[in-house]
Amino acid sequence: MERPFVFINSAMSADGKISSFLRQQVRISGPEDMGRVGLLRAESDAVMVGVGTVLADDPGLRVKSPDHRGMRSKLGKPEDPLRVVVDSQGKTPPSAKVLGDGCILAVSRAAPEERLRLLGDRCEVVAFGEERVDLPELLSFLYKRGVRRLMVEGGATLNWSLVEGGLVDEISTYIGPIIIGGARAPTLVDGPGFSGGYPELELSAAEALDGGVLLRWRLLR
Ligand SMILES: NC(=O)c1ccc[n+]([C@@H]2O[C@H](COP(=O)([O-])OP(=O)(O)OC[C@H]3O[C@@H](n4cnc5c(N)ncnc54)[C@H](O)[C@@H]3O)[C@@H](O)[C@H]2O)c1
Ligand SMILES: Nc1nc(=O)c(N)c(NC[C@H](O)[C@H](O)[C@H](O)COP(=O)(O)O)[nH]1
Repeated sequence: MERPFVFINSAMSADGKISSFLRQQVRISGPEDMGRVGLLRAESDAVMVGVGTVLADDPGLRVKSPDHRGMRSKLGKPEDPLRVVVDSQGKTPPSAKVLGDGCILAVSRAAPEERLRLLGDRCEVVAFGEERVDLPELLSFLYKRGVRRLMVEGGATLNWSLVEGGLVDEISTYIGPIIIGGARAPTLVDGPGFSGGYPELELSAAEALDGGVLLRWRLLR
């Protein structure tokens, strides 16, 4: 199957949490890391999140800096990368900031008709899989739409499904100088977890940033 290069970018606390036990957003990154996230978006053809992240954070997922916008237009790319939401049941609120032109809502064939009608006015809605979004099918669809570089901005459940499916090439984690705690607080990769055959990583970069550390890992097959 042909698919884009897939990388996860996430910020986590020193204890590995990406938000609090209330699933509310916690500002982990400082300005330098947020600038880096902006550049990563600008360099990507599409940015993807799970609906849990839309419900918790209401991200816009657009390129904000005029320099980054200029960089894209020089390369003949649209102002913003495509925005993709993985949302099997169509639970994204019609007021979500991510919606609008350039947004693809990936649903399953089990998504309720009335949700699809409501959301169909706000973005392109495409179904993959029966009960749950079939991620390999979605990635192959994005590849056919010209997406070669896909940035995944979480959350914990989508990260799990992608890693478990062997669909991730690289993971960048910014580890910030903060402790969030909580056995039920989301971590970088949640889901049921592995009990063997743990995916192995190779460290490709490490640098001090914003009082924390940025790590880049390559997934080994
Ligand atoms: N610190 C960070 O960098 C960062 C980044 C993003 C999100 N977050 C946090 O993560 C939390 C959200 O994570 P989450 O795990 O609740 O939600 P998520 O964003 O991972 O979305 C998961 C949902 O996507 C849907 N889905 C559809 N098909 C799927 C599939 N094949 N595999 C997996 N999911 C599929 C399901 O409804 C599932 O519940 C929030 O608290 C948010 O603040 C933190
Ligand atoms: N890199 C990063 N550092 C953090 O400290 C943090 N809490 C997030 N969380 C990811 C989350 O989904 C954010 O809400 C979007 O990065 C916001 O995206 P917008 O600015 O709305 O486009 N991401």
